[in-house]
Amino acid sequence: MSFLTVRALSKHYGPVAALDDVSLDVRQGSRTAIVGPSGSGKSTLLRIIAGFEAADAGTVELDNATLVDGANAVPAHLRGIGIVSQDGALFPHLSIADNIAFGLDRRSPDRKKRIADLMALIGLDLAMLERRPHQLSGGQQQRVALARALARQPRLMLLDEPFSALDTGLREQMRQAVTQILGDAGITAVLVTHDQAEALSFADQVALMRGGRLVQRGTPRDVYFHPADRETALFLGDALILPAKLDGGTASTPLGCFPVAKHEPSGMAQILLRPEQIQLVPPDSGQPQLEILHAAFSGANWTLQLRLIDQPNHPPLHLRISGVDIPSTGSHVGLAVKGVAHVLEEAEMSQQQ
Ligand SMILES: Nc1ncnc2c1ncn2[C@@H]1O[C@H](COP(=O)(O)OP(=O)(O)OP(=O)(O)O)[C@@H](O)[C@H]1O
Repeated sequence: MSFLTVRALSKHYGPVAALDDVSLDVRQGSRTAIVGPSGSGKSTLLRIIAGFEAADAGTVELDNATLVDGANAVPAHLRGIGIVSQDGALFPHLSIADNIAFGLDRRSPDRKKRIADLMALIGLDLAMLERRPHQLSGGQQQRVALARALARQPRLMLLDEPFSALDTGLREQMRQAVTQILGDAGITAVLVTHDQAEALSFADQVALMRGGRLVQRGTPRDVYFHPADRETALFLGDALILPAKLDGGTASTPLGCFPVAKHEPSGMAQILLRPEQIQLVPPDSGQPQLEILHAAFSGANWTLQLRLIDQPNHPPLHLRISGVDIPSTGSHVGLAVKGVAHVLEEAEMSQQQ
């Protein structure tokens, strides 16, 4: 059953449709990531749910109570919703203790204990309580922002790119910590991010936005391996997209024959392969041969530029794969595929990446 229910939400800024008929269901205790390119409407959706922005039309319900019905809206401070933004937005003139306590009742006898409990929850030393925000690192400040939002015991936590100002290592660490904290507290969370890896690893539901519309939602595996269209596929990660002739569960492509789901109808289509499905194999495997034109090393991955040997007019292919033993430039290789290739809906016959 849906805990947060968004129905037919629309919002225009002059001629710009920031949100166009967006509907979304979020289960209680779950984590949803709203992902999409810049300007796709993610923050507008979050701000309307939070109560910082008015909708033109549509409804938002939380736990069966109506928060938004067209232009009628419950004020933000009465919604029981916590929000953590990109910069944490801590009060610079207040100590860490006072920042966290901002959401607590001043007269509450267990105020000190609540602050200490929240500090323990976010993994910060009590010695930091008297510091000001600028005396903490970026990651520590984000933890305090989370504690301040948790202090109000929100029914729903909205996270608006909360990790984007942090560097890669810390970002991963914070994401895991926040996921754990929210999970332990059983708080329903909605994260807005333009980082697809963050969305896929944080959420149990991913909602993909483009041009003010919600174009797909599903589990991380669903949206990644079965994207609704080419744009979604490429937004969510690297992909090799190839023209194919489908017949009886096999796709014949310029790179060879690969399996697709048996129920796929015969005919011309485009298929999608994720890099993790692709293996370089020795060139005598019966598949078309490729020549490695260039191999660029970038740590965990290699980006290969490949040429189809018996199709000189075919544009070069780009493939990012991991591995320690990449054949050298000039070598000939074949491709093998693990699992099935995904068939994209569009019939358009353009080529790769
Ligand atoms: N206050 C505003 N006035 C006018 N236009 C706005 C306003 N807020 C947002 N927009 C426009 O609405 C569209 C959606 O913006 P929004 O901030 O929701 O996108 P976003 O997906 O969150 O982008 P980003 O990832 O860059 O933050 C954009 O075209 C943006 O320019």
